[in-house]
Amino acid sequence: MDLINKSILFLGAGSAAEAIISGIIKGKVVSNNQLFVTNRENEERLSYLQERYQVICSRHKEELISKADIIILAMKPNDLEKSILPIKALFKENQLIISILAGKSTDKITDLIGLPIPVIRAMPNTSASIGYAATALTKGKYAIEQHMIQAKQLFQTIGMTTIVKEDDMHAITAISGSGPAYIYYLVEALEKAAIEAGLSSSVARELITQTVIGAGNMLRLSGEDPETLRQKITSPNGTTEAGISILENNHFRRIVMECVKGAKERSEELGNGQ
Ligand SMILES: NC(=O)C1=CN([C@@H]2O[C@H](COP(=O)(O)OP(=O)(O)OC[C@H]3O[C@@H](n4cnc5c(N)ncnc54)[C@H](OP(=O)(O)O)[C@@H]3O)[C@@H](O)[C@H]2O)C=CC1
Ligand SMILES: O=C(O)[C@@H]1CCC=N1
Repeated sequence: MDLINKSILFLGAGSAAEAIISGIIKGKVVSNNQLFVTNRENEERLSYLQERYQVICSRHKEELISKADIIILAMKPNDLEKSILPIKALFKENQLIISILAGKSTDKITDLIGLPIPVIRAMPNTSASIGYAATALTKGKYAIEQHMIQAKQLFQTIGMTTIVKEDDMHAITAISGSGPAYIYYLVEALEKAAIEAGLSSSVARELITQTVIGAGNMLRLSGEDPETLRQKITSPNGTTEAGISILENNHFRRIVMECVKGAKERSEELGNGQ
């Protein structure tokens, strides 16, 4: 079961779909004319995606679904039912459904479609657009190993993949699905602080971006854990110690724990249709 010659349909054309489409095209495993995209009503968005990525965009769901080997669900979790119910009769058991929706279980999707159709649940992130996604994958009850191999192949074109238990998906959504946003939020705060400390925004942006890239690569390539890496920077009575003591006094770790807990709970709520 190779991806070559497989037609892949995106039901949903928002930022997550675009990040994945962009990454898949750069990965060159699947060609543009194997990628179909549709959405609810936003024609302008489809025209943009068609022009930018040369993918096939259309509002004719019936035709697109009948041609698709793999259908990627990429609408908001709370739009799942409204999206699927009117078109459920179009799905076939030999198609593979891949859902990237936060919170929604594979059982929920199978039940909605009402067929013993294979479903793989994936949680990627927007770094997919440059081939740096971290994607967790889990299979539903009708998916077999071959479906997982296919999903893995697809998501490996946009970054790294890992296979997990479905129970872990809420936590993963809170960590690596939402994770890039936490990093960007930190960078926004660092930039603001840099400007307040007298740097120009361009110098601040350049230095902070490289600092984040450097730290990420150190985590991956140095073989050392984050605590050791941090300690190597923290000279006794130096600047880092002064900065980190303020993070500690303001309960930075506790705030991060609460952030992840809040995101995980929201994923659970979305799963329950809240
Ligand atoms: N953004 C992210 O970083 C990540 C998001 N996800 C998941 O991806 C999903 C999409 O998120 P995101 O891209 O941010 O959301 P967006 O709001 O950007 O996009 C949602 C898309 O779904 C479309 N849609 C709505 N109803 C239907 C329908 N009935 N049929 C087909 N398409 C429909 C919308 O179309 P229209 O504009 O016409 O209404 C829109 O294109 C979510 O479930 C989210 O949990 C997962 C990982 C990361
Ligand atoms: O914010 C969200 O709900 C989605 C899921 C993971 C990232 N974005």
